[in-house]
Amino acid sequence: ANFPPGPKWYPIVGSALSIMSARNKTGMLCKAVEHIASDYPEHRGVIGFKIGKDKAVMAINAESLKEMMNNEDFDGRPTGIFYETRTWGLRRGVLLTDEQFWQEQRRFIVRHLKEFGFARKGMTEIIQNEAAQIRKDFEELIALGNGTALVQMQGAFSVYVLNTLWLMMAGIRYGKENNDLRYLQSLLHELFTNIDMMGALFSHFPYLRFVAPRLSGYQQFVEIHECMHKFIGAEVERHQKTFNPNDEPRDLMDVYLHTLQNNNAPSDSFSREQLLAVCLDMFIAGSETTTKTLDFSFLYIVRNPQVMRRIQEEIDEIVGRNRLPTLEDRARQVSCSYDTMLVGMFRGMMLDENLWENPTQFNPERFLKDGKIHIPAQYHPFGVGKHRCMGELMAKSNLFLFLTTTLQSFDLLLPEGAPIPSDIPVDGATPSVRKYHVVIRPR
Ligand code: HEM
Repeated sequence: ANFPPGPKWYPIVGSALSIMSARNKTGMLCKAVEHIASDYPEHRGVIGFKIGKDKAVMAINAESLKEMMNNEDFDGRPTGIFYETRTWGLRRGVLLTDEQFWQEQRRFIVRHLKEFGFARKGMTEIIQNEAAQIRKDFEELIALGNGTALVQMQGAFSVYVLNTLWLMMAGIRYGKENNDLRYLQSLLHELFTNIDMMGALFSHFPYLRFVAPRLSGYQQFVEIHECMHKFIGAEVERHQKTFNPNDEPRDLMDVYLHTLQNNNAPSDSFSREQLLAVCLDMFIAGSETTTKTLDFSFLYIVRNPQVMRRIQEEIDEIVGRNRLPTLEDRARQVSCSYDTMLVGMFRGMMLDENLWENPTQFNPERFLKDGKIHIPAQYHPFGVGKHRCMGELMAKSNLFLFLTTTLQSFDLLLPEGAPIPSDIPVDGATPSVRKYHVVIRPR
């Protein structure tokens, strides 16, 4: 009763075929949903589907999305093999847990990450150093290329972005040539292209994991998670071996291990596997998101060179060229445990034609009013409510410093004769830019 309007359900597949066909037509799940919703003008911001065994209700405009994120009834997170296969068949981590378990873990992580600078001054310094490293690495490439460097931009900042979080999580800074990390990030990228916000083929049709483990995405899902467990597990082990309980903890891993060793964990939600799952979640949440946002920022800038010039003029005016940008410069610049899954479609908020003028046009000036930054009330890319993003401040600091530090010193140009790179994203749980090259040269 009262299930929102949406495409017809057929036995076994539910409405999967309508979604698949709209997705093939539009290229992206969120565009497919938008397309389907236009057939149901009575939808009032929510539409419903059934894919295999999963019922899903999707909030598709700013009003319904905000209501969904603010309503504590919806603070639960889904159950099922997709969510638990990631963590040894158990419900672990912080991204996909709920109730008291999630509250305790979220509180612990935020509180102790702050001891290492998270959302504080220490984090700013870490990000500034990493931005300086980006400049140094580009300069080295330019010197090698006799004045310019050809750089593949998709994912170009992923290691630097991860470093800013991993220094606080695990006390580690990876070099850009670290092959293990590059491999892991490419696996993660592949995974995020093959799943979406509603899950994967094997989660909607669980028996497919036995009859078609590869086709249903199950085998790849398990293999990629095994690689990630191995990579992160090795770091936890190294911490365990080198941690001296009489010394100050070096990072969040130390604090967590210390809590476990001393048997003074606040509750039984703390365990070694939970530490691993938290690291896995932070690794995913902290790198995929910011990296892809930076990727799109640079893509739009390369496609709109006049915007690059405007940004550079502003950097010259406010920062000059004799020092690197700092965050202070920014101020001067302009579960559901029930069976239906509830999915928020941010596209409906971020690209709603009723709320934004020409929503798909790249126009950074839409965030200015009378020469000052003006954030419209409907703009919530980090969510709202209790699950709102933990890393908003970190992500924004990364985006600002990586972008300004790069554009302060370099021009990014399309190689001669190269077509303008497409801004049609590769779909996935988080959409990404397609691979393209730019020539980077000093200004
Ligand atoms: C541009 C970058 C980012 C964007 C757009 C973004 C967006 C979001 C959004 C919309 C949510 C809420 C999801 C929900 O309601 O369930 C979220 C949750 C979360 N984010 Fe981010 N995020 C970004 C960067 C980061 C970073 C850098 C970190 C790491 C520190 C991070 C850690 C998390 C965590 C742990 C959660 C889950 C919170 C919870 O369920 O309690 N995010 N993010």
